[in-house]
Amino acid sequence: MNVHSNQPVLEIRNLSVDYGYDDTAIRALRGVDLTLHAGEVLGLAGESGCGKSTLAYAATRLLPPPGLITGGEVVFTSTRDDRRFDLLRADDRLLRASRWEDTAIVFQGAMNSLNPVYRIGRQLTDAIAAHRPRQSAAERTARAHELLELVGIPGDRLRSYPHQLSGGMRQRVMIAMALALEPQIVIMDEPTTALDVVVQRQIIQQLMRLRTELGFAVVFITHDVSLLIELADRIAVMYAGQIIEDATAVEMYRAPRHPYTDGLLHSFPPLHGPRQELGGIPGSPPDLMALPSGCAFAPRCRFAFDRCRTDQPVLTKTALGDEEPHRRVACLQHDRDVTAIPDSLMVRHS
Ligand SMILES: Nc1ncnc2c1ncn2[C@@H]1O[C@H](COP(=O)(O)OP(=O)(O)OP(=O)(O)O)[C@@H](O)[C@H]1O
Repeated sequence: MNVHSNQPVLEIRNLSVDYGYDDTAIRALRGVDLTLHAGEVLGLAGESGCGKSTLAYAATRLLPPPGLITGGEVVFTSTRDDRRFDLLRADDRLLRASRWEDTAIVFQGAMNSLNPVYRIGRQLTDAIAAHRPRQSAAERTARAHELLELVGIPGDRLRSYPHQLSGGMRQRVMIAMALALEPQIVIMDEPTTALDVVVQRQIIQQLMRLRTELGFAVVFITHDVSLLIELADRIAVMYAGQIIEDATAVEMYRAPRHPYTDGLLHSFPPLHGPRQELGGIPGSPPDLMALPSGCAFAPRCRFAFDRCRTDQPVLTKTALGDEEPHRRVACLQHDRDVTAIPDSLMVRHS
């Protein structure tokens, strides 16, 4: 890990998304700021419904109706040439050219999106042909063969139909397809949740090997923070449509700063070490149509004090500032101007 540079490849700024209009709109994303660096593995975590998929779809302009991007920008900066543009303002031609070439997504349940009536080889070569029209059929087949082997499937499986492959193999085919054009960013939305744990682990390990070999950046979306602690360089935690903590995986593991992150970490069994009772987080996420004033997590937070119920915390450096320069957190407990530090979580976890 930590093979990434400091060069931003995707800068999401103040991104907001509603589902629906007017007073009935669901505020699914509220001013999200997030930067993905070249070659980095960025984990996106949070309970169901906090906006992880919405963020991935909005940032790639694949958000289906009634989703509506109401503000923000998503700037892609190529690490291979001098292209730099805002995806939200790109025209169709630019978007089509950029999709798969610059950014590829493996969706939730992607393995079921293979066409059952075509052989795997045809589906891979068709995907390549759409972007590499000048390549010969033989070159495309050779590339499809190479891609299958890259994800651990024997090349002669090009002749198989999807139903002749296991779920794990079909998901590997989808990963091969995502890598076909050597994108700079691969977004994985719960890529392996439908598979059994052993297969999940094999696929993820392989993906991480490929990432080291090929150097693409990964956004990995999952409920499972323990998994992210293992494989991500950095983790962003979402709650009610906002990023509430953004830190390196090591920092997050050693000392989660936001009480929600702390709860999430204790909602999953540790992968190693002795068994322990899971704490979890009491209550459930707020209704996105009727968000509480102040911090959206306050009603569930055992550390909440009066100002948490009136003031919205801003995602910013913690009071420890320079000691953890890569961390940002949205919690008044960590705001030097608001709280006396000695009583805060900071001390509890440091
Ligand atoms: N098509 C839609 N119409 C209305 N609301 C939607 C739609 N899709 C998502 N939402 C709402 O937007 C919010 C964010 O959903 P999203 O799927 O992005 O969350 P998520 O964190 O990815 O959840 P999961 O882990 O379950 O996939 C949720 O409250 C959800 O109910």
